[in-house]
Amino acid sequence: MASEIELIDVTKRYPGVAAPAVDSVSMTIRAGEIVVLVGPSGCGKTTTMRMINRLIEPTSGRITIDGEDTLSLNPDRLRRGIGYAIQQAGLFPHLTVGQNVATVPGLLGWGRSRVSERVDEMLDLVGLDPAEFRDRYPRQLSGGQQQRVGVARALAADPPVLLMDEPFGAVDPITRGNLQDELMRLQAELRKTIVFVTHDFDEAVKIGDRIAVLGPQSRILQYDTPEAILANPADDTVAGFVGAGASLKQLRLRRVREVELSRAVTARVTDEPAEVGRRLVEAGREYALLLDARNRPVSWAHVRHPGQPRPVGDSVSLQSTLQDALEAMLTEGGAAVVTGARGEYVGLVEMDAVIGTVQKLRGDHAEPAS
Ligand SMILES: Nc1ncnc2c1ncn2[C@@H]1O[C@H](COP(=O)(O)OP(=O)(O)OP(=O)(O)O)[C@@H](O)[C@H]1O
Repeated sequence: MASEIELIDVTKRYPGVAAPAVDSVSMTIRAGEIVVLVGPSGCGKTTTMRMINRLIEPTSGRITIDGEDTLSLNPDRLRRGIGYAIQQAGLFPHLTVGQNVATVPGLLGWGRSRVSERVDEMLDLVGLDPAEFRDRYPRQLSGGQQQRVGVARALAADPPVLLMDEPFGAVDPITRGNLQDELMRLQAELRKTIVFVTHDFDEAVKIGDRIAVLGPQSRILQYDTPEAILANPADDTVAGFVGAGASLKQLRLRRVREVELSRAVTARVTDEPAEVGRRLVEAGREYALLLDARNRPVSWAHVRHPGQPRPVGDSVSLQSTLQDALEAMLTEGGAAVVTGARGEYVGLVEMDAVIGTVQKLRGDHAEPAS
């Protein structure tokens, strides 16, 4: 279950501050999408997000969830229907992990056994063994584990909308990457409407279905898919935010299964080297890929010295990103070998396919001729 959120001319003025913190923002957040609000510090991301669950009251404008005006709802009821996860998890330190996760279901009056089942289900969902973690206190967890509990708590009452304010901001880069992967895995299953605030553009590209790049006072500089923003930033400010290496970043968004694979000349590791050499000459190719009896790639044989094959190093799968494929090409010094679920050879990714993909993305998102 997911909901559409609409912001209509939303403005927030803090008392005693002349300029509005958020100035007349309008945007539609589609049901079931992750929308990332990204922008420099102080531009109004948190203020914009918190107006959705009315932790901050808008000064003017309207916010609707599935067409219903949030200002017409009781704020406590509204907040119980919206999951909220923040940096450093914001767990109650004097409550156990289980009690933390049970907070909203408890407020909603769920029965004890239903709550207890739900707590275990949620801990499982975020990769924490309930038996081990349920009765611990937040201080007995690592930062990444606390963050997972924070997500479990936000999801406990199965809200259609989830607000996440820099939820992975306080953990090391590797844990952060894992938490991002897990959020994407969860979302593939749950399909919530998620509004996610970060100042890290790479995080936005990785997890966002759509990114809103915000300028001062939450002015929307560009609101589009990561692909479109990388291929065609709306202006110099957005381009600056995208940063160097936009084309390389695009390669992270594309999978090997999306490009046309090329075919290697193949032979068995047991084939006579001279025969392999002859086949290469006939095919006008330099290298043959030698496969074992189960079709798994083993080594590369060169046309001039087929008897001294070089082992295949990195290979990639159909699910790998084109960035992984490029990395494999650079280490292998040529095409990247693609293997299937059982490690069998399925094809090659060559440089031309990678270049072609980036060019196509540029073309797809080019400004229409005026
Ligand atoms: N309670 C408040 N009273 C007055 N001004 C505030 C208040 N809260 C925030 N502001 C101001 O409103 C602006 C937007 O703040 P907000 O926290 O929404 O930005 P942000 O983009 O989330 O920043 P960051 O990335 O640093 O968290 C800032 O200039 C901030 O100083």
